[in-house]
Amino acid sequence: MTDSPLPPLLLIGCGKMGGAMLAGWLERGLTEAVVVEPNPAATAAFAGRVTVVDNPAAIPPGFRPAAVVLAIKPQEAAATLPTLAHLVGPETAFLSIMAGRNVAGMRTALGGAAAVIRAMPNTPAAVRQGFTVAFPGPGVTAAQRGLADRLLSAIGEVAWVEEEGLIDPVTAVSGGGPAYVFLLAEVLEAAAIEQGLPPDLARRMARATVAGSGALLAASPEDSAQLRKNVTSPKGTTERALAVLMAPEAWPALMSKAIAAATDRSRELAG
Ligand SMILES: NC(=O)C1=CN([C@@H]2O[C@H](COP(=O)(O)OP(=O)(O)OC[C@H]3O[C@@H](n4cnc5c(N)ncnc54)[C@H](OP(=O)(O)O)[C@@H]3O)[C@@H](O)[C@H]2O)C=CC1
Ligand SMILES: O=C(O)[C@@H]1CCC=N1
Repeated sequence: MTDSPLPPLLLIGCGKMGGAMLAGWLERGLTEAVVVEPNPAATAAFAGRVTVVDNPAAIPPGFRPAAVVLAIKPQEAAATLPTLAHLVGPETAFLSIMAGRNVAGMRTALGGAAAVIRAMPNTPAAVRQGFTVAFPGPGVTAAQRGLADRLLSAIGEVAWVEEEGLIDPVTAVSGGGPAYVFLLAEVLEAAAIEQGLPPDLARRMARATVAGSGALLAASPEDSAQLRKNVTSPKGTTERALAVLMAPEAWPALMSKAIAAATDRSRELAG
């Protein structure tokens, strides 16, 4: 069975995440979209394929999207959402990927009755390997949830939760997670240089090691702990490194503290 074509969409904010999602939807056959984005460089790659306007007042009158996707920074929400209130209606779902902003706050800013889905994707969306967790707010119909699922599936895997509070730790773990992995590549490269390896080789090694390990993790049925054990020869070199990294005050404690800090920040951005 083939999917029906994607319905008309309105994208608010076409930066790193909005642009990655739009590219995924165009690959899935999106034919009608209006994009609100003040920065012309951000939409250059989509020229001729979507209608671009630089502010909500310029959205073509009469344009009735099936979904309005909110991909602006959380700090822009208070000023921008009220300008979209005229689009609220039974035919239109709002899909937000803004960190922290909660459904109740968005509904209030939109005038009270909007069907709002709150989702948290991540940047591997740019290569269609993202992971998104979504929460359906009050009044979201099965069809609107189905549309959101299709839109988010265009950029990777999707999971749904029925408790909105879970989106805050999701934001900390998978939303921000790619940054921690890229930091690993950075510090691995720096440590390699410290041990005398040429910078170019250090860079290639660090990138390939992180990327190759991710590909192995994705392809293997084994869990991550077993894949780690597969590298760790008894009385070998990796064992020495892991004794440092896995000390209780090292990575286990640091990661727990980091995720708690990011979760708290997501809660602070509520409203
Ligand atoms: N980056 C990430 O890893 C993730 C981000 N998110 C969430 O996605 C959202 C966007 O993040 P990200 O893509 O990184 O940010 P970006 O800054 O890359 O994108 C936001 C875009 O929106 C534009 N913009 C600013 N004001 C408006 C407005 N009023 N109307 C329309 N567009 C506007 C910005 O233009 P200009 O640059 O000129 O201000 C920019 O191009 C955030 O809410 C973030 O929390 C969610 C998951 C992961
Ligand atoms: O750092 C942030 O706030 C956003 C949300 C998750 C990833 N980037």
